[in-house]
Amino acid sequence: MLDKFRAALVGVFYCLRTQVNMVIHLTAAAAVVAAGVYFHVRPWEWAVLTLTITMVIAAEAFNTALEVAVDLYTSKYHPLARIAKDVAAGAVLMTAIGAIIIACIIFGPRLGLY
Ligand SMILES: Nc1ncnc2c1ncn2[C@@H]1O[C@H](COP(=O)(O)OP(=O)(O)OP(=O)(O)O)[C@@H](O)[C@H]1O
Repeated sequence: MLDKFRAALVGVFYCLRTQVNMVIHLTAAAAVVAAGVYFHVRPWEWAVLTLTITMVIAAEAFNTALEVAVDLYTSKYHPLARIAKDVAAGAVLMTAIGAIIIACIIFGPRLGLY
């Protein structure tokens, strides 16, 4: 059990070491948490923000896993490898767009945006 937990942590640190995007997502998440504290967001808003942050980070981790698996399969150009990686990257993009929309909904009025 402890071994599985350790292996999962190794995976997390692999993402942090190798993926610039993961560092960007975590920096954005830290900024959102700081804004949440500053604006005293409500408990249900914390729940939405937590889910959103987790979703983006998990999508980036799955994207990394897929990239590694594709690279294991082939280092040569292959149209299906391109599609697999592009779709995984697209999934991260969709979660990031969703996160921006949620940030606008929660922080927009507090920033006087609408
Ligand atoms: N074996 C391959 N065959 C065809 N196209 C590929 C292959 N490997 C990568 N690509 C193309 O290059 C792009 C970048 O792939 P790469 O493995 O460098 O990911 P990355 O730049 O680390 O992506 P991310 O920023 O999402 O981590 C892919 O989205 C894909 O379009």
